[in-house]
Amino acid sequence: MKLPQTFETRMRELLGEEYGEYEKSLEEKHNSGIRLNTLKITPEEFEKIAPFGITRIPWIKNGYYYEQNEQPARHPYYFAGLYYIQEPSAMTPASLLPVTPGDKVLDLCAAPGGKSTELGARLCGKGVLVSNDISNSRAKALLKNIELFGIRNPIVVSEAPGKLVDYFTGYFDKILVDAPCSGEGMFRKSPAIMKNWEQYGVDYYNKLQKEIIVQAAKMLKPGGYLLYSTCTFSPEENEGTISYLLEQFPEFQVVNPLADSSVSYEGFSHGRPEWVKGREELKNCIRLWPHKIKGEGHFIALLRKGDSEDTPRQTGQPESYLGKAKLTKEAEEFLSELVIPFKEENLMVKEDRLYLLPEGLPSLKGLPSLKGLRLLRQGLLLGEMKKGRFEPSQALACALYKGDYKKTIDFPGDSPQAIKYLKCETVEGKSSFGDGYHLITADAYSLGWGKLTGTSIKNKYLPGWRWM
Ligand SMILES: C[S@@+](CC[C@H](N)C(=O)[O-])C[C@H]1O[C@@H](n2cnc3c(N)ncnc32)[C@H](O)[C@@H]1O
Repeated sequence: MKLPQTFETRMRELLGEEYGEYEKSLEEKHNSGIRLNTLKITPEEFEKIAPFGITRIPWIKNGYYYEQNEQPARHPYYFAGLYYIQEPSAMTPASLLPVTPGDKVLDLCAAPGGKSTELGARLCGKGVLVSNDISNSRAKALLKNIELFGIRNPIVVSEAPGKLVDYFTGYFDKILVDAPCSGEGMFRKSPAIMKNWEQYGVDYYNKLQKEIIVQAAKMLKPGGYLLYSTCTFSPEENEGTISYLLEQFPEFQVVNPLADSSVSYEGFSHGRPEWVKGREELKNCIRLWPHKIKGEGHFIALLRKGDSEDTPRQTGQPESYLGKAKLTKEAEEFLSELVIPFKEENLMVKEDRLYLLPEGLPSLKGLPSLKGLRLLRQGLLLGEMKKGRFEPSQALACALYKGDYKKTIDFPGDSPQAIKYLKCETVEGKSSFGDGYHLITADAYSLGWGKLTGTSIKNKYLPGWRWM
């Protein structure tokens, strides 16, 4: 592979004797993987039904390699949100942020959602996941992936990090910053990235990374964890950014993220403080190299915030988001059949759309509490109240996990009917519940809604998501 000359010279200097192995690895095939959605399926369950050949990724509990001739995006299980297609080393950052259900989590550079979907799955619907990306178009792809995964407690926003600080100072328990970077770890998978590298270079991204990480630091609670990651190798963008953060915020400490000994971390390398004349604690950072693991390469730093002077904002919750809006009779009937546990005071109506909000949102600027932010989604969209009827949303269908809803019409996962349904065509089906809305499932995993009349199912699958 022909590398940019300045990059090659630099890597030779940095890697010394190891450079030959690194260079050789670039001639090998890149690795492809899927990461399971643990909200919907366990690794043991998936291994029994996997429709293509998979092998476990040693350091990711719910991650698998698949062969490059497979097409995992062309199976109803993909449309059921059972897995996310992701480069194996890119699975590592979210797996090493110690998220527990109930946490308030921020993913600051989140699109298209490769890390947010895992963080959301680990929250198990409890707490809040705020997923942000400065690019509005990329944030739309992020929203789709969050909804497809069936995450019940999301806020999806598209803002500059500095603006979020006005709302969320000292608010989050855990923050992930998967920073924009020069992408040196992507050269093998997408050689076109080399052009971008030559055009912008390391310094452009490093400046951006420093700006972003400083804003992230302000939004973290004392005692909270911040995970910083990139898919590049340059010392400036990695240990360099972390050194900068440690200088600006002395209350931060770099900690060792590999506390979980049940997973094999063979092939992981430590951070290189000597490359930036930085502190010894930078050794706790992790470097993934394509010549040491079956993955493209990544950098990861986990930091803990100690005590600080920041005063967290008041994070009370308004009594009821419903305000003066009333639920229609049809919406009430539909909600009475839902198994999702929720409190009525967390329901919100906006322009006839009904949302279920995560608990514990900051109440800062009156109702709705996040007014002024470019929000793509606030909570789980349940459906729309139209004259005389309630239309459940695609997001709600995805957030109903196996066995969660009674009125279903199930097709075998590999059947033509499942694919016809996903192509938005009319399909035939039967139900003991009579006519009306049914959840259409593939091997009991939800795909979307259909309205049954006799034996004909009117297709309610979201047209923009259809199988092409
Ligand atoms: C490495 S990508 C994120 C990938 C994502 N975490 C995933 O796993 O799917 C970096 C993202 O940062 C976003 N970005 C660039 N500048 C930003 C900024 N100043 N604030 C927030 N996000 C930014 C880009 O739009 C891009 O989507």
